[in-house]
This record gives sequence, C-alpha cells and structure tokens, in this order.
Amino acid sequence: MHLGVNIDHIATIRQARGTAYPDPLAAVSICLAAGANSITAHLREDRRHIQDRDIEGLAAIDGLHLNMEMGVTDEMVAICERLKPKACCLVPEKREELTTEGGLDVVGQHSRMAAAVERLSAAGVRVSMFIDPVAEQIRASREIGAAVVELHTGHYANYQGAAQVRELAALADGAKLAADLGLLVHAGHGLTLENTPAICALPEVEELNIGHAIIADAIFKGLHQAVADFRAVMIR
Ligand SMILES: CC(=O)[C@@H](O)[C@H](O)COP(=O)(O)O
Ligand SMILES: NCC(=O)COP(=O)(O)O
Repeated sequence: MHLGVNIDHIATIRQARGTAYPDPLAAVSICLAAGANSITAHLREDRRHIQDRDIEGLAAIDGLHLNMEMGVTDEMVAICERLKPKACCLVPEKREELTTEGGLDVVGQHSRMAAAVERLSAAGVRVSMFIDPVAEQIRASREIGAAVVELHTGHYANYQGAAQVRELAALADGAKLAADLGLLVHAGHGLTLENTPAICALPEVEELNIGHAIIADAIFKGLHQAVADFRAVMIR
C-alpha cells in the first residue's frame, strides 16, 4: 500500500505569516526518506495554502510521484496539462469551506468531468476522482475513463459508533466495486493514526493520502517521525 503525504498545511503555516518559510518543497526528501511513496498537494482556486510556485517546484523535481489535487476548472486543467505531474486527483471545491466536505458529483456533472479526464489523460496524467463510496459515482467514474477513484474517508473519520461502522462498510463495498470495475482504489481525508488501520484492512485500497494529521503530529515529533509512524501503522 502506497503512502502519499499531503503537504498543504506546511504552506498553511507559511501563508499565515506571509513569510518564505516553512517551504513545502523542503518536506519532500524528508517524507520520502521516512517511507512516503508520493507527495500530494492541493492547488486551491483561492490559493489559501499551496501557491503556483509550489506546485511548479514540485512538478520540476526529477522522479517525484506528484499527485496534484485540483478543482475541475479550466484554469486548473490548463495548469495540470502544462506541468504534467504523474497523477492528479479531481476534487470538489467551495471557496467558503474549511476543507473538502464531500466527494465529486460525477453522475450529475458527467460531461464536464469527462472532458477534464480526457484532456488530462491525453497529457499523460493519471486521473483520480475524489468521490464518496457511492456505487453510482464509482460507475460514473469508470464510464468517463478515470484510472483511479480516491474514496473520501472524511465522513468515516468524523463519525463515531454505529455511524462510523456503517460508513466503513460503505467504504469496503465501494472499494470492492471499484476494483471489480478495474479501477485503482485510493482513500484519504481525515485519516489519523487511530482511524487508519481499519482502512488499511480493506484489501483493494492501494494508496492512502494523508496530510493534516501528519503535519499536526510533526509539530510535536518532527516530520520524519510523523511520516514513519503512519508507515509503521500501514505495515502492521
Ligand atoms: C481533497 C482532500 O481530501 C484533501 O486533500 C484536502 O482537500 C486538502 O486540502 P484542504 O486541507 O485545503 O481541504
Ligand atoms: N485526498 C486526501 C488528502 O490528500 C489528505 O487529506 P487530509 O489528511 O489533509 O484530511
């Protein structure tokens, strides 16, 4: 199982003071040395954390498996076509949200999503759809030619008790359906050291993208240790 480390919130700290530090690019070698396989960064339309120069710098790192998260807009598709990261993950975006609140509506915006997937795939970028574990959304992602679905684990992470058990079952069913349809299955959002093991137990999930909890843990134990601890949980 691959670990993608989302480095957005290193940029969040930098942007809070308008300084040049901390530099998200400086995190790349530390994350990889600690067991990460790839780096994820979300260039939001409002540029609240990752800036254009960050994503350009990441895309220029030789051999780096960069997963660029982005809204489905002409601006972002054009940037991704130009930079050609190894992978991109299309996500829903609302300017007023604190973080991504749910998955894409691939069913409802079929033609817009299909056009973006076609352009990005033609540029050689592997496209992932960030969706809730809903059968119709998984099937629609397959229909429009996406290679990957990233199942949104945010609700699972926020719920407790019976609701969390139900959401985990939905993720398990979604992962199985997606794999049966020939899609690669990733998962992410809101994952912590405590709630990650149950997601690791889903046999179809090949990659986790984790950011907020790793950067939060890094404040107390350092980035290398924070990444290594997630890697250890995944191995266990
Ligand atoms: C799409 C997703 O699950 C996360 O990568 C998240 O959107 C990161 O960016 P924010 O923390 O700004 O929401
Ligand atoms: N796509 C999920 C991601 O990259 C990280 O989300 P989070 O761990 O910051 O919630």
